[in-house]
Amino acid sequence: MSARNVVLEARNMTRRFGGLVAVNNVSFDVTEGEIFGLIGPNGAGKTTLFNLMTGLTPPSTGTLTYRGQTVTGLAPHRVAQAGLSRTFQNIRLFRGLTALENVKIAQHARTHAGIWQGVFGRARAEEQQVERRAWELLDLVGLSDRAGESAGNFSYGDQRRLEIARALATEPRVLLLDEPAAGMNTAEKGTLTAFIREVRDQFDLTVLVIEHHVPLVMGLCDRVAVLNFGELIAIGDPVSVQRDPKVIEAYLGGE
Ligand SMILES: Nc1ncnc2c1ncn2[C@@H]1O[C@H](COP(=O)(O)OP(=O)(O)OP(=O)(O)O)[C@@H](O)[C@H]1O
Repeated sequence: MSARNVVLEARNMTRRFGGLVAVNNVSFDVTEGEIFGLIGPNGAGKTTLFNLMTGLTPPSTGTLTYRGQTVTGLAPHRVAQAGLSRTFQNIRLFRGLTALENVKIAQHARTHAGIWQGVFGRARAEEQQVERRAWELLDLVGLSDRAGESAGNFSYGDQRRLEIARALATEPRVLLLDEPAAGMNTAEKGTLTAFIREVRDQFDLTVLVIEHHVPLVMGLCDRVAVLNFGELIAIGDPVSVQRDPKVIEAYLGGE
């Protein structure tokens, strides 16, 4: 892996909320093509760190660069255009729209079809391309036979898959998944590792994943970083991280 390029460099990232330091001076690198896990007890700062990385929350101090370009300070849609796309712990689909519509809307950021084109009609060729691509993405996540159903009717597992299809619609280079297994049943969790790897391989992605389900993280990730009270207390391969006394203490002491 050492021969591969570093694509993300987080440097001294800190976020304070009043007196609380939710993310405290966190630095790490992510290498092209790896699946990088982020774990830690409840309230450790994982989602805040994702929010800092994707422009939802500005850092108090620190920077994130993607292939040498500073992305901290950019608005979320600019971060997405730079190549970083994410899913959310609390699913953010348009529940009243169909699966197909949800994916098509997500592609707008990429096709530059703004509101006026939406009103007056996009170029037909572009519309066909958007439609075709949406079907391909639904097919990839195993939902093409339910393309016309409202997203709100889907199980948690299917909604999470649809969210991934939406995130892929912006043609990211880096995919950030916030608790993809949350709400999934055992069978859905069982297929998630293979699914995420397949998506990584097919789209040539780098993947960051926040996950509470430790066996899933350990089986999925090339490297794992552990946050506790906002601080990065360990980083490395899953086996050594799991054996790290600081990590054991954080989990046993915290939950
Ligand atoms: N907007 C905010 N305002 C104030 N405090 C916040 C805000 N967002 C997060 N926090 C606090 O920052 C800390 C880290 O929260 P965060 O949600 O990042 O943790 P987490 O590791 O993702 O937790 P979980 O595993 O429970 O989702 C918590 O104490 C939380 O209450």
